[in-house]
Amino acid sequence: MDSNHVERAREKFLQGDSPDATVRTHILASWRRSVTAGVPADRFDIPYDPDLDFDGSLAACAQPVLDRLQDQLSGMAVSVVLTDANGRLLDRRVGESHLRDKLDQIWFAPGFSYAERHAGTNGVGTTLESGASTLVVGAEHFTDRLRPFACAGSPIHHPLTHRVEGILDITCLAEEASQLMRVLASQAAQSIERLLLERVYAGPTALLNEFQMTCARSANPVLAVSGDFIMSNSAATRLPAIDREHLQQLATGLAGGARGETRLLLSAGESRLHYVPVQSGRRSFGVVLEVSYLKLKWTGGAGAAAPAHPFPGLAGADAAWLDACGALRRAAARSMPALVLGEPGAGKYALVRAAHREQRPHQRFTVVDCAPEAAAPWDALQTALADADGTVVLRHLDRADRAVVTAIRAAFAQPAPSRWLVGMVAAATMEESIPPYDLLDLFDAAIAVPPLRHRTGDLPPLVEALLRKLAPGRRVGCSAEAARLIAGGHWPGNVAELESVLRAALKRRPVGDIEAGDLPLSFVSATSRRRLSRLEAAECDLIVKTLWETKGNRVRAAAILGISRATLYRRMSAFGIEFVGQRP
Ligand SMILES: Nc1ncnc2c1ncn2[C@@H]1O[C@H](COP(=O)(O)OP(=O)(O)OP(=O)(O)O)[C@@H](O)[C@H]1O
Repeated sequence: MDSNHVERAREKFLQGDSPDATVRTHILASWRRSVTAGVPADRFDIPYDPDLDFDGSLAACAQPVLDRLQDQLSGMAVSVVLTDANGRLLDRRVGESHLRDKLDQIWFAPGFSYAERHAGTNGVGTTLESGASTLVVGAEHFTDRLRPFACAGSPIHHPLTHRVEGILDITCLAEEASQLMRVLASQAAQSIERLLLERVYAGPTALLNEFQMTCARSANPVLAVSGDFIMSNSAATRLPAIDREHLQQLATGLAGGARGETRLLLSAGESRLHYVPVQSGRRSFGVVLEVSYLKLKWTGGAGAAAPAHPFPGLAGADAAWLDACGALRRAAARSMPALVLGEPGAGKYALVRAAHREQRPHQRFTVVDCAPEAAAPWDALQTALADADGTVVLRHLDRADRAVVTAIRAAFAQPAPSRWLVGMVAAATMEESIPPYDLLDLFDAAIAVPPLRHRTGDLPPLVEALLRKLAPGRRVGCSAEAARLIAGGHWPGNVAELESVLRAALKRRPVGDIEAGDLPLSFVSATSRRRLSRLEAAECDLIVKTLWETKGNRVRAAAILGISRATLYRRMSAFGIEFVGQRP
């Protein structure tokens, strides 16, 4: 269209006259938006941000395309510009210095924003607003300062979400404008979209390649983990849920580092973990894990296990809990020496006792409490040895002192194939600092009992079972509000803590429905259920444990943790910990 017509139409529009039919509809719509946004036509004032992501994924993908265009346009009065999704310039290439000076004068340079609400109608901002390629020539620009130019913008879409990621813009002087600019801009935008797509698939492809290579040379369990995404070979699908969760958490800490090997204890025994972090460009994308077993071996093989079912009298149907039930049942039936691991109060003893009752009802059940304060571990040890086919439970093995460890080693030096030896460790993982580490060769299987906070779905049946046990024959239950508070608890003391909370509540309300006010609130109400990183989870657990030990005294807890009270409050609020301890 004749530029003089547009010039006159723009003058009329700026004086408030009715829209002129000679102006292209989308340009007129943009002028109106510019007026509504309060953009002055006679002044030019756009924001500058020096802290943009100039090296982000869009800029990185666009770089080869911009380099190529720069070569092709060398010596020509044309510039190519990349902006982010807010119209802020990330990169600018200019073919010739005269144009570069002119563009500098209108701040068409990295860091400045050409969003329509700042710069009025222009190839960048108007393309962002309309979502379609746009050519803006001379007087079609809303502000006076941009009238000497012509610019064609084309949106760059994310290949999967289809959201606009940025704009590719070609600019020259108005008298040299051509429709070809639009074609060129849109071809360049498509090339960038293709590179974005390659980048999106680069991570998964690299992870898949590493996974397939590992599976090809190994029959061991192999997992590829990237955030919440997991790929497993068939051996890994047979790992108990608790092991898979443990490995997934470990993977978070291993991604981004160097490849390597470490030892860890899984349900089937002490294991070696071989890990290969996978990169995508400069970003870490995930990690491939391969598990091989070392010292302890689950002779039945996890895959050979019958579907797990709970023990009579014990509540819970969570997969990890049922895995533990199944593993203990098999160990009891075959008199396989087993090490049972789990946080204090998680239900280790209850499980072992139930497995013995079900599988070995006619054998003697002897408990040797290895804690230093225990009355007479020596007597119990003698009793245990009297029977060659009894069940011997070494409780609190993690707290055994050197003398007890030596006595245990001597006592069980002679194999007794019909005896069922069970060691219990009140910890979620086996650390080398724990005394029974030296006794690991006594056991053939390790069984993990999951903490209560990892199986919150089991809370309702557990509450019901515990209420039945604590108030036999009485009609007792929980109100909806009390149940909600219980469901939100962190339960650092696990089932034992739940039991003591219900016991306290029953003192206040011996029959009927327990109300929220009856609960001693010796639990944590976690409002935030977001997934914590491994480090955060460890920090959260430490805070909860310390508060639990100090009965909710935050001054003492802060002192023990070596942090200020303000920091403790801040961390509690970040983790959604509302309360731990005894309410008055
Ligand atoms: N699934 C369950 N159903 C019903 N009651 C349970 C269940 N699990 C645990 N309990 C009860 O919770 C309490 C604590 O369990 P238990 O003593 O077995 O824990 P633990 O892991 O052996 O603790 P610690 O390591 O401190 O010795 C016991 O009274 C037990 O009967």
